[in-house]
Order: sequence, then structure tokens, then C-alpha cells
Amino acid sequence: MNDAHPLLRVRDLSTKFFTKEGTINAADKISFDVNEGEILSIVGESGSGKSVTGRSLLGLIESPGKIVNGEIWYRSPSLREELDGDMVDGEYINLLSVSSSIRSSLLGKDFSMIFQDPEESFNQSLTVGRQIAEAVEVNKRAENGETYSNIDLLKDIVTPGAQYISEESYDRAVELLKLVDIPDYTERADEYPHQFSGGMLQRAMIAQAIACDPEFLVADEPTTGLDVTIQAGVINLLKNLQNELDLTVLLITHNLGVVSRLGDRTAVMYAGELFEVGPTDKVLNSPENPYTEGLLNSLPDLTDSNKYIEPISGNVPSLLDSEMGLGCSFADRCPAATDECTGSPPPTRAVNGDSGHRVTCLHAGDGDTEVPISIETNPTREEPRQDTNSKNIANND
Ligand SMILES: Nc1ncnc2c1ncn2[C@@H]1O[C@H](COP(=O)(O)OP(=O)(O)OP(=O)(O)O)[C@@H](O)[C@H]1O
Ligand code: NI
Repeated sequence: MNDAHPLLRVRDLSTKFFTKEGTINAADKISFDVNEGEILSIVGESGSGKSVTGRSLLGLIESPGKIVNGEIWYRSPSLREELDGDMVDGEYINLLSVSSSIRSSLLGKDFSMIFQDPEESFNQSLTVGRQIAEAVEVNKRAENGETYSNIDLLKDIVTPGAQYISEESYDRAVELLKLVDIPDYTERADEYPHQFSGGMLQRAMIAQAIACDPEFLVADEPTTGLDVTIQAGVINLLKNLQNELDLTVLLITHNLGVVSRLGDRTAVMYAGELFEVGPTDKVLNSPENPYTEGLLNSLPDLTDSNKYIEPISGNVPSLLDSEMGLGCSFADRCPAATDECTGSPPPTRAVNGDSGHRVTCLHAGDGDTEVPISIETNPTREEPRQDTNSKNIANND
């Protein structure tokens, strides 16, 4: 943990949706780091705020949603040159205080996303190769210093008949299809999305996502909906690409099997909150939060067919402002809950000192000492690239 360099430092991030029914707390005071070159998995039941968290990092929250609080520090030595004041801390810039043009320029250049549903990424009326070539082209233009408004191309340019794609970009698109193991990639590049199988389209989407040579990739349920055997292939592909391209990945998934194979570290979300985070083997093998334990127990045991799945009883609570209690949001489903759990928000504590494992639960973690995450690694109080995270945890032992 001590040599971990965060690429992103997320602090007290809150994203709400302002709907007719009321205000929904989709992500509530979330704090975590994404270290350079790692795969950080986010797991949790449906509706726990995983996608909202991932999209918040990329600047992809749309109305009626809004990031209402927090800081997202992104290590960008080049951009920090152009900025000053409270937008900058060492090599980091705060994505929530820079201009929206800088923010959106990162998407399709430094940041990219793989969606669960390839339909979200592909236009049915253009060939796959052509669409990947567009992504290549957009990035090339951005690198050549063309104005940020060109990034709007990413969304708007997908119009049949547009003439701006160079042969070079198309060739690169074919190369990318090869890189993601599409058979007969040259011919396939000339086909339309509906001619691809689900697994192939998922690979093509990965090719599209890495076309801009991103630093940070959010993969939201990249294997959901695929056959188990095809899932395995996509997972291996992601792992290989991450290694080869030196990607930092935030992987959002329901599938703890995927997490155990891919994730360097794992974060567990429940009802918009981060309940536990740490090295994957620690979180999966010795979970501290009763919710994480429940989640693990609800998995089918592949080694023992007589062992039943035990789903966590009860339902995910409402995320509406008006219906949320003061205390722990899991208390009414939690086997370890006591009266104190409902009175005030659960504390976040370190687990086993310096392991980088943290848990949010009144009855878990090391002793009585609370680790206030938002202060522990407040970037304005520390030198960049210094791992105060583990240092402070050690201080609190
Ligand atoms: N566009 C939206 N408008 C209103 N509410 C939304 C919107 N998007 C998300 N939410 C709310 O935010 C909560 C968190 O959603 P999110 O998509 O992040 O969950 P998730 O953990 O990714 O779930 P899943 O595993 O089903 O994808 C949802 O329960 C929903 O109430
Ligand atoms: Ni989701």
C-alpha cells in the first residue's frame, strides 16, 4: 500500500437526483482512491449507486442529477500547469472546480467508459470500424490542440455521411479490432453492429473505449448479459489490456467471481454509501462489514451443491432524502445491528492497522478510533504522491 500512487482521489463525493418524487441520495459522501495502474472493483446490490459513482468521476451525470458536494482530484501534471488556486494541489487538479470545458475535454482523451449495453455505444447505421475510427479521430484532433468543442464530436459526430475520418484513423480502428481479438478483423470492421454477436460487440466496444488511449477507464458491468464462457473471455481481455496499456480501471459489477479474478482492490457500496474498501483478498476472505459478509454468503457455493444460497433478507432502503434515517442504512437488515446503529451514522475505521482495509460500521474495524477519511487524506494538507492514507491509519493504531 505504501507505494500506491492515486490517479484519482475522491473525497466526500455526493451526487443527488432531484426528481418529482423527491431528492435521491444516489452517492452519499463517498471517499476513496483509485491507484495508478490498478483495477478497483465496486460491488453492491442493484441501485446501490455504483454506476452513479463511476459516472460522477467521468463527468457523465445528467439532469436531474447533480454532484452536490465533494472533491475529485485527478493527477494531471500537464493540466496543472494551466491552472492555479484551489483547483490545484501538487500534481492534482480538482475536477469539480475546473471549468466545464476542461472537464469535458478529459472525456474521450484521458477518460473513457465501457457500458453494459453496447447499444449505448454504437450507432446501428454505421459500420463498427467507422465508429471506432471516429473515436480515434476525435482523440487525434484533441491531441493536435484543436479546440475543446471538437470533443462534442464524440456525441454529435455520429451522423452518416460525415467526411472527416482519415484513412490512418480507419487503419488504427482495424488494428484496435485486432487488439481485442476480433476474428477476421479487416472484414469485420466493415460490418454493422447488428452483424456482431453479443460477445464480439462487447469487444468492439472495448476497442472503441481504448481508441483514445485513455489513462482511466470505467467499465460498468462489462460482462453482464453475456454467456458465462464469453464472459470469461471478455474478462481475460480486460485484464490483458489493462496490463499492456497500463490502464487504471474502475470496474463496476454485481459479479463477485469477476471481482476475485480481476480486482486489485474492492469497494463495497450499499444504499449510496461506501461500506468497505481494501485489497480484494482481504475484503473477500475476511470481510468486516456484515453487509459484505451477507453479499458473499448470497453467492452460490460452487464447491458444494448442497449449500443453499442465503440471500440477505429485506430490501434495499429508499434513497429519498425524506425517507432516510440518521443511522446506518443497513441496520434493519443487519444480523449484528444494535440500538446504537440507528442513532447516528456509522464510523469508518481501519482494519488491522496498515493494510489499507477500511470499514464503515459501528461494530467493525480496529478499536474505538475512527478514521475520518475526508480529513485523513485531505489533499490540501499533504504533499502529493505521499500515502497519508496508510500513515494516518498507522497513527491511529
Ligand atoms: N437518471 C436518474 N434519475 C433519477 N434517479 C436516478 C437516475 N440514475 C440513477 N438514479 C438513482 O440512483 C440510484 C443509484 O443508481 P445506480 O445506477 O448508480 O445503481 P447501481 O448500483 O449502478 O445499480 P445496478 O447494479 O442496477 O446498475 C438508483 O437507485 C436511482 O434511484
Ligand atoms: Ni449500475
